Amino acid sequence: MGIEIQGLNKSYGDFAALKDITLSVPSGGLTALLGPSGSGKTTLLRILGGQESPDTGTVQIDGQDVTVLPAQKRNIGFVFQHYAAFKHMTVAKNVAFGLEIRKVPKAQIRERVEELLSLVQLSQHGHKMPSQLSGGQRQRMALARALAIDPSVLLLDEPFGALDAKVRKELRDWLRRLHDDVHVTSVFVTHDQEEALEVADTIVVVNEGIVEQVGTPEEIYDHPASDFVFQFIGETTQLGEAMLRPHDVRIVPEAQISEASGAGGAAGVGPSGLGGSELGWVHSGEITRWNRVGFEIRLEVTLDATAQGPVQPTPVHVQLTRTEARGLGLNPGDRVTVAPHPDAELRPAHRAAAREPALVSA
Ligand SMILES: Nc1ncnc2c1ncn2[C@@H]1O[C@H](COP(=O)(O)OP(=O)(O)OP(=O)(O)O)[C@@H](O)[C@H]1O
Repeated sequence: MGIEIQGLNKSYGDFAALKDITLSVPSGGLTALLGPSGSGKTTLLRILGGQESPDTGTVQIDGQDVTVLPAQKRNIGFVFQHYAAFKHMTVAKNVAFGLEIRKVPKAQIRERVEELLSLVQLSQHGHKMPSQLSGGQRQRMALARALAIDPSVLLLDEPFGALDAKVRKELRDWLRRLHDDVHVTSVFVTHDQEEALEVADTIVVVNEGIVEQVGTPEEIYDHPASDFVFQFIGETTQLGEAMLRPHDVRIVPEAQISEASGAGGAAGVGPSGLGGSELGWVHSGEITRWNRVGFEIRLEVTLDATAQGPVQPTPVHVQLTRTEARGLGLNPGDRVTVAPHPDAELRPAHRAAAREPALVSA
């Protein structure tokens, strides 16, 4: 049944942190609350956890109205960015804590702790003190402790926020795999788009206290419901009057176009074959930056000035794989022609800050 949130409002003084939030969190899924700093993610998570109460609205967990139920009665596991471990207790004791205060029989506790330590790959570390663990291991211990009580919901607030990029990435993959095994309804807060896109089954994009969009990572990335979501999730660039994704810019060396035109304008190569659109029509320019990032090439193309002045003040960002760049025979400094891919999702650049969906077909 998951979590059902209805008409939630929360203000601090006259500042509205959450504005009429209605949301279903699917049972057994891994749901990301994603949004910029100050958008209300933590406030929403704290209301789910019972650390904060809403001004109006209700929260149901698995069909039970928990709006006024105290945190300790909600059967929720928590993992925070800075996990407050009991420093004087071993890792195993930390994991056992929730079970001991619930007076679970000792033999059962021992068995469950072993099972959990194995689940989070810390079986060899149960006897250690938390200070002897790495940051990543400590967050895994936190997760084992949160899962010990068999929670109906697991809430994670930027659980990997304090770790370095490599450990973060490892823990992300690990959380995804763990969740595939455990299937507890989980909600995690992040401001990291990549983290949400990689890990979550469902992403809830929050902005200025409202829900902008709920969807799978693919839906959110490929079909953003608002200009905010379009710009917040993934990179964008401007081409003429259009905003689009850098990998949706098609690029062809000018030399190839003139050759092709000389030979009678081979289909798909000439400017018309580039598939321009009303908004982002074909432009000429020069590759002024060339960066390799992993298997990708990220380019900047500075568009030619016209008699009326510069076409646009900022360079166009283009993203392609190394294989594509090689196939096109592109090199730094080349003169090129750029246009939107025919399937690209384009949005008018001047409306970038507007909230209403503004889909324009290419
Ligand atoms: N106890 C409080 N008193 C006053 N204002 C608060 C309080 N808690 C949160 N706020 C305000 O509510 C807004 C939302 O805060 P919240 O912590 O939910 O944002 P967030 O999206 O989690 O941001 P971050 O990613 O920076 O943690 C912020 O503007 C914050 O300053």
